[in-house]
Amino acid sequence: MKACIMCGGAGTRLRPLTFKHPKPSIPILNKPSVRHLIEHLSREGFNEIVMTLGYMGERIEEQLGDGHMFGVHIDYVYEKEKLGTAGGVKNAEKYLKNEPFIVLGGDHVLNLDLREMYRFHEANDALITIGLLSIDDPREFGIADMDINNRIHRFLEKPKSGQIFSNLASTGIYICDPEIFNWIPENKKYDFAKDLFPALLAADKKINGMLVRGKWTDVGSSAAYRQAQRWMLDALPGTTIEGNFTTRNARIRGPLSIGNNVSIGSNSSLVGPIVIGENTVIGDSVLIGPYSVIGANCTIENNAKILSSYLFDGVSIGKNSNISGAVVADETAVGEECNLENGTVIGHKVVIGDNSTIHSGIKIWPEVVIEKNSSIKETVVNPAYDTTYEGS
Ligand SMILES: CC(=O)N[C@H]1[C@@H](OP(=O)(O)OP(=O)(O)OC[C@H]2O[C@@H](n3ccc(=O)[nH]c3=O)[C@H](O)[C@@H]2O)O[C@H](CO)[C@@H](O)[C@@H]1O
Repeated sequence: MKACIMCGGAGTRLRPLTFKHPKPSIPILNKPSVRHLIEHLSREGFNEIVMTLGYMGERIEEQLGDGHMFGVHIDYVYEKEKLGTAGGVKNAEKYLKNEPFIVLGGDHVLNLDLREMYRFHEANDALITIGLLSIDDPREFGIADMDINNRIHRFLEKPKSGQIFSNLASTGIYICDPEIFNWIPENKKYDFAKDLFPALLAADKKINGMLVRGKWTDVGSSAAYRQAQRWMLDALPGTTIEGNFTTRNARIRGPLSIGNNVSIGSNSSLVGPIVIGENTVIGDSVLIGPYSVIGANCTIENNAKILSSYLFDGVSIGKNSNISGAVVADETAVGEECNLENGTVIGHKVVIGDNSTIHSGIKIWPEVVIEKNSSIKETVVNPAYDTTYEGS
C-alpha cells in the first residue's frame, strides 16, 4: 500500500527547535520523530512511501535514505515553492497513481489502526476519507459535520469560537482516491482543508469521515511535542541496556532504555520512564526523574536534577543545576547552579552562565550567550536566525 507524508512546513511554532531540525526530524526518544511514523506505516503494510519536502528537506532525506532500514521504499519530491498540503501531494502524483493511498503529516505521532481506515475507504465509495477524532477544543483543526452513514456535509478549517458546529476534528490523515488529482491544480498553492474539501462538497462529491481510535497528535507546538514524548515513554516495553554500561551504586527503576557506553556515578537515582543516548556521562548524586529523555554524548554533572525534561545530543548540565519540564536543544551548555523552569525551550549551542535562572515558558534562540547570574524573564532572540521563512 502507498503513503504520502507531507513534510514541507517550516515548523514556526516550534522555534527555536526548528532552526536546527525540520519538524519531522525533531527527536522523540532520541530518534527523528518521522522515523516512528515510518516504522508504524511499515508495520501496517504501507511500504511504498513518497515524502514531499520543503524546509530543510535534505536533512530528512539524509536521515531516512531509501527506507530499506525500515522495510519500506521511500521516494522524495521537493517543492520549489510552497504548494500547500494538496498542492504538495499533487506534485508527487507520479508515485501515487492507480490505487488509493494514505496521506499523513510528517509531524504526526500516532498509534492508530491505519489499515482499518484504508479498508473502510475501499469498502465505501468516496473520493476521500478523513480520519476524525473527537476533541474538546477543536479551534486549531478542521471540523466536520458527518451523518450516520459517515458522509461529511460540512467542513470548516480552524473555526472561531462561535463557529464550532462539531467536535469532530480532522487529524489531517486522508485516504485518497487517485481521482482527487483531477481536482487539484498543478504548481499552485492549494490546501486539502481550505480549497479541495469545499470544492468537492460544492460539487456534491462524496467525502467520508471515519472516527479513529487511539493516540494521535501533530507535533506542531512545544505542548504537543511534550505530549508525544510522554506517550512514547509510556509505551517503553521495559528496561533495555545496550552494550557497555557502568555505574557505581546508582539506584535505577525502569522502564528505561540506556544506550551503549553510558556511565552513571555513585548515589545517583534514575526513575523511569527514561531514555538515555549513547556515550552520556552522568555524575554523582544526580536525580533523573520520570518522563525524561537525554540524548547521546551529554554530560550531567554532580548533584544536578533533571525532571520531565528533554535534552538533545551533546548537552551539558553543570553541578547543582535543576532542569524541570524543559527542552534543551543540541550542544547547549548550562552552567552550575542554574534553574531551567517548566516549559522553557532552549535552542542549540546556547551557553547559560553559572547561577542563572530561565523562568517558566521562556524561549532562548540558538547560540545566545546568557551571562552569569542572569534572571531571564523574556524570550531572547538571535537576529542571525532568519525568520522570513513563513508557514506552520
Ligand atoms: C489546511 C489543512 O490541511 N489543515 C489541516 C492541518 O492543519 P495544520 O495547521 O496542522 O496544517 P499544517 O500547515 O501544519 O500542514 C499539515 C502538514 O502539511 C505539511 N505542509 C504544509 C504546507 C505546505 O505548503 N507543505 C506541506 O508539506 C506540513 O509540514 C504538515 O506536516 O492538519 C490538521 C490536523 O493536524 C487538520 O485538522 C487541518 O484541517
